[in-house]
This record gives sequence, structure tokens and C-alpha cells, in this order.
Amino acid sequence: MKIDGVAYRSIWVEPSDGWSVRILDQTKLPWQVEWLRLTDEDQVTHAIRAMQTRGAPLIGATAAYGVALAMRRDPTTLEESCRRLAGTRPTAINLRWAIERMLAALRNLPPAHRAAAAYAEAAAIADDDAATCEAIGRNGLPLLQEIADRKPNIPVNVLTHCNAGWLATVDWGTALAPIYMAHDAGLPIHVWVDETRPRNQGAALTAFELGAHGVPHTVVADNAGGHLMQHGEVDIVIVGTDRVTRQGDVANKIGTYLKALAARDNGVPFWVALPHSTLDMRVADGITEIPIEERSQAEVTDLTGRTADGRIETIRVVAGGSPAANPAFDVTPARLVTGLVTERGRIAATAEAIAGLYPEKV
Ligand SMILES: CSC[C@@H](O)[C@H](O)C(=O)COP(=O)(O)O
Repeated sequence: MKIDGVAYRSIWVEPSDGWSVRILDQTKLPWQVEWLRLTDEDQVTHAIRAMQTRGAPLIGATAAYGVALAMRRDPTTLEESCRRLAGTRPTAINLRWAIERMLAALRNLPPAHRAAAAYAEAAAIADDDAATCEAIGRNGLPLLQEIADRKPNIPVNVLTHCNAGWLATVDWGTALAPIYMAHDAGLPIHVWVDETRPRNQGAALTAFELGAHGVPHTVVADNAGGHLMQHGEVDIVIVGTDRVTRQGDVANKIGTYLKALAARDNGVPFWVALPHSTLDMRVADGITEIPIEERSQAEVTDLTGRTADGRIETIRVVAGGSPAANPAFDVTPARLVTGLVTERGRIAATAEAIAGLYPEKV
């Protein structure tokens, strides 16, 4: 990914000291590009909870570096640090996946060797995510190419929800990776960006990313998708995900399910892009078995933006004493999903296809 022409990853180790960890403060985007420097596990847990860093794969990589920072300070706290980091957010399974990988790599090492091994394992997780997302891009590209072939010189209209781009991963993104590759290959692409209330990941983050990459896009209110589909303005929906069950149910940002329903009603293909770290083979039924994060009411009652004179301000938009509810994710049943784009290829969202592609996970 590039910001102002400079290539970055979404997380990296500060080269000048070789141990502190840099992340973009996503609560400041798109108004300020501010790289935070994380120096201990507490800062990492805060960054994940407060969503300074977010997106399922990136949360996993950040937690892995949190373990490394904890091991640098006190290598005898491995189990406790992993428990704390794993408890920061409940829905994205990548967090548990990364912590379990860290535990497996470190548990049997003498404490004196744990810090170095933890940094190496966290770096391997980050490298794996970047390479995996790039492969997702390659495997998703033919979906867009096929549509472009059917309507030469007319933009392929993709609708996406939330942010599943490089800000949600170490690099490339999941749902946005095929879009970047299609754009770079010269396909005419236009993206409908759902604003994604309450936290506006679409309006703030996806629009920022696509703009930085020069991809034509339009931000729409979350409620616009069904209308656009009814009028033939959407060729394909591609979203990311925070957890996919062994039967293919998909947890993703709240509002995704409604897009899947509208897509089905209008014959629009609904694809879900995911890395292997997002598969949770321990659960089958997403609706009853995936814990859905409930976040603060303030995310619904308040809006943050930049004033004309450049100040970042938060204002209340909900009437006086009205309470709010804020479920952060929903589950789209596998029957509404056209298919899954993974680093190993594209498959149907069925138990058989998932088990066939990932036999080592069964
Ligand atoms: C590639 S992460 C999956 C996304 O589609 C997802 O909804 C997401 O961005 C994660 O939610 P967030 O609550 O912003 O961490």
C-alpha cells in the first residue's frame, strides 16, 4: 500500500530501535495520517479495543506483536499476556488464531529465548498475511475480468461494505485486493462504498484507501445498496469477513446480511474474500455460535468529523435521552453466499468445499 507515494505495511517494527511496533491510528483517518509507536502490551490491548487498529487479519498480527512486546518485558508472563490479548475483541477469529500460533511457538522455549522467537513468529504472521492477501487478489481478479469481458469499456460496478482493504490487513486487503489488481491491470472499475455506520469504516477508511490508489469510487449511505441493485448499478458484491464457519456462514460488519439479502433478490453475485486465518472449523452454525461484539452506545449516538476550519469534533446526532444498541457484526448464512475467494482459490460456501480446500484444518 502507498500513502503519498510511499510504500508501507499497516504494521511494522520501528527500524531505529528494532523492537517497538508502528501502526496507523485508524481513529484519526482520513483526517490525519499518524503512526503510533506501541512499546508495551497495554498499549497494544488499548489500540485493539479502541480500534486504533482494526480489521480481522490486522488485529491478529497486532496481537502477535503484543505478545512479542510482552515477552521483551517479562518472558514468564506468556500465558497471562496471551489471555489478555485474546480477550480484546470477540468476533474476529484471526485474533485467537494468531495467539494460538504464538503460544505454540513459544510455550516450550526457555524464557530467555522467548522474546527473539516471538518477534520472529510475529513477523512470520505478518508476512504470511501480506502474501495471503496478495493471492486472494489474484484469485478474485478473474471474477472482475469476466464481468469486464461481458461489458467492454463500461466500468465494472463493485459494492463493498466496511473496510476490507490494506487497512484491515498487513497489506493488500481481502475484498479490496482483487479490486486493486483489476485497477492496476487497466480494467475499468468503480466501487460503491457503503459508509458503514456506526463507525463509518467505509466512508473514512475504504474511501481513503481507494482514493490513495486512484480507484474510482462513490460513497453511499448504507441503505442505498438495495436500490442500486434493483436498478442494475451493481455487478458484484465483494466483502471481507471476521469469521467463516466450517459450513460457510459468514460473520462480517453489521449490515452485511442485508446486502446479501438484497443481492440474492436481485440476482447479484455476493462473494466473500478471506484468508485461511479467518476460518473457524470449530463452529458450524454462525448465527448461534459466533459471539457478536456489542460496542458502546456512543458509536451510534455520536458522529465524528472534521469541521470547515480543520478541527476534529464529535457531535451527538440522536435525540436527547434515547438509548442506542450497537451490535457490531452480523452473520450471513452460507445459502446467501455465491462463493468464497481464498488464497488457495475460489470455492462454494459449503462444508464439503471448505473441507476439500483446507483438509489440514478438518
Ligand atoms: C478484512 S476484516 C473484515 C471486514 O470486512 C470487517 O467487517 C472489518 O473491517 C472488521 O471490523 P472492525 O470492527 O472494523 O474491526
